[in-house]
Amino acid sequence: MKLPPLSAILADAHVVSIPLRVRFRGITTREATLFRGPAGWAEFAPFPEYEDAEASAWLASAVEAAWNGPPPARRDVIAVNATVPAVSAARVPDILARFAGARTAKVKVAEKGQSLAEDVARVNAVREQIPNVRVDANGAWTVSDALRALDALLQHGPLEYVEQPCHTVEELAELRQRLDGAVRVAADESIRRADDPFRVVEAGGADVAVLKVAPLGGARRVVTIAERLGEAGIPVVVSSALDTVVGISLGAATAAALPVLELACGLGTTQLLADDVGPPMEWAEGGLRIGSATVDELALRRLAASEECTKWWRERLTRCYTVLATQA
Ligand SMILES: O=C(O)CCC(=O)C1=CC=C[C@@H](O)[C@@H]1C(=O)O
Ligand SMILES: [Mg+2]
Repeated sequence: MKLPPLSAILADAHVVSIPLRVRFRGITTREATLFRGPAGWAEFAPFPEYEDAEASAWLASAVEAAWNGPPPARRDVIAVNATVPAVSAARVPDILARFAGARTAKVKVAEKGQSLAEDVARVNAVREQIPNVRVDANGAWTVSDALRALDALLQHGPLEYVEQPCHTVEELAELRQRLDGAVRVAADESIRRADDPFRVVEAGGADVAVLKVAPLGGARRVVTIAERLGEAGIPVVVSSALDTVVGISLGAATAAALPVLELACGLGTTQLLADDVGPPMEWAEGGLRIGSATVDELALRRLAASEECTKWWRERLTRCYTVLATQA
């Protein structure tokens, strides 16, 4: 799409800093820039450590959403998984209470400083309430670690899939071969952080694809990627990047636009935030009803980031804009 002027993006940009209820992927607050275009609100929130080249895809996604809106919907409710951070087994009921009616749970495993026994205990505590469990190791295991951990986890029940068990595409392909169908392998980072989102599937490293809208450059690109993966027999899961309600509504709209959607999506993460920029999306018995997010001016003020943080995000957005303008 044609880029709007930078001044139009920055004119109504608000930087927020939202506390998390529980530590997740090593962070305890989520920072995001919200801005508004003719089609509504959008969110620019690449994780702080990402370089501008990678972060610019998140800006492309936000600009497309704010200026063009979401692609046409084919369904109005999206099944969503509960997301369980790497908490102790004792805290699991507390986390699951926020996902009433969810029929699938995704459990973080392989957290630095924790043991396999803790992973097994957490996954088993989840299984007591939600039998359909997937796990996400965020690439932390070697192939042999993964084989050992999955063997232990599978002793107590099945897994829907294991997400990004190892870091590289080559490791994922080797693991998948050695697992020989014992459990499906899903790719997340190997898609969203790769130059070529299809490489992991072509290399035999994935049975399932996790697609995140902002890192992949926007809703329309995700629909196109999902269509091609579907032709190759790979089901997709649309997942959040720990978004505010604005990013989640775009994720849900994207999932709603896919020709086929068989698996629950990872779009329940506003439950992990202690506050949000607007009212939550309607939770319909284990799923989200699609709809555009409204942003509350009072919340923008309540959650406003410090002056220094705001300056950092506006400069980052400006640099990412330059990356996109150079590509155009
Ligand atoms: O998939 C879900 O259930 C929620 C989203 C989620 O887990 C993630 C969101 C953002 C960053 C990631 O570390 C994490 C993931 O790896 O999938
Ligand atoms: Mg993941």
